[in-house]
Amino acid sequence: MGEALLSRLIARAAYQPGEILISDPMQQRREFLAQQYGVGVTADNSEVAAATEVLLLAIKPQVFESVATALPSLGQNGQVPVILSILAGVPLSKLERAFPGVPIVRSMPNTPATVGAGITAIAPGTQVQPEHLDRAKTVLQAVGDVVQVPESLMDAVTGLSGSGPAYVAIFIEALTDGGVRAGLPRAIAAQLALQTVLGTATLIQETQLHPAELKDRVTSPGGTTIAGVAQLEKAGFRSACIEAVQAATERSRQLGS
Ligand SMILES: NC(=O)C1=CN([C@@H]2O[C@H](COP(=O)(O)OP(=O)(O)OC[C@H]3O[C@@H](n4cnc5c(N)ncnc54)[C@H](OP(=O)(O)O)[C@@H]3O)[C@@H](O)[C@H]2O)C=CC1
Ligand SMILES: O=C(O)[C@@H]1CCC=N1
Repeated sequence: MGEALLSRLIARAAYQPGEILISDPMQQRREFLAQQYGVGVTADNSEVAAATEVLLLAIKPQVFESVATALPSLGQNGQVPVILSILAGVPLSKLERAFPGVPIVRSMPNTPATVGAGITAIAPGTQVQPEHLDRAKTVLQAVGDVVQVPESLMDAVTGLSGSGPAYVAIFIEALTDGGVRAGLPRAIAAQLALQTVLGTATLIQETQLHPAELKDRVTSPGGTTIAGVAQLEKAGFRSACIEAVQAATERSRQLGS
């Protein structure tokens, strides 16, 4: 996810490569990132503590405690950066305990950020002033839309839009398989499935139609669509989507505790 943000930030010239320093423990990754994006790289997390504007935390929640404990205090050069955390589940209270007095914005982006079509929810911590929030938004708006939510909703955001690209990808893959089963060549089925999802999303976005209204417009009485819809309902598609978001939300809560 860190690379998804990085690639778009550079493509949009939100930051120059020379203004970005990335810490990663794997030499191969460091070499790749330096070569691909022209950014500075280091194996020493304490070097990023010298950040002046934004310190993006893009590690896994499971290693947060060990990484945070090993970091020296921030802002030794007199300028305290905003910490922008994308960690699933890790609450502001835990982040603020690890970095006392530092402005922290908890956020949940998603992978469409890579192509500028992301959506990120943010929740500011107790030390965050409007200019800190602006700095965090500058980063996140370069990769898509930004919405602000109360922190209590961040796990639900994680279950929906954070994890959602995986659900949608599975749906596209499954539609493709359906087409293949119905006799279509795979390449044509994949093109039809992808454009159906993309086109439907664009249609809903541009017309502001309620999804149920759009479904009704496609569904001719006694026709093909209602036969397909009936099968989706029988298989519990709607319920599976609801349960998927719920399970991911629960897992986000667990990761932060
Ligand atoms: N994937 C997604 O769609 C989304 C992920 N997130 C959040 O983003 C974060 C990263 O997830 P994701 O990108 O999927 O996972 P990855 O495993 O791909 O990324 C984790 C990164 O952290 C690096 N890393 C591991 N240990 C350390 C360390 N001690 N110090 C510095 N860097 C370290 C890894 O380096 P290396 O690989 O070289 O070991 C890797 O680059 C998580 O907190 C997740 O909750 C949020 C929104 C969406
Ligand atoms: O699967 C995960 O834990 C991360 C958080 C949201 C999307 N991917």
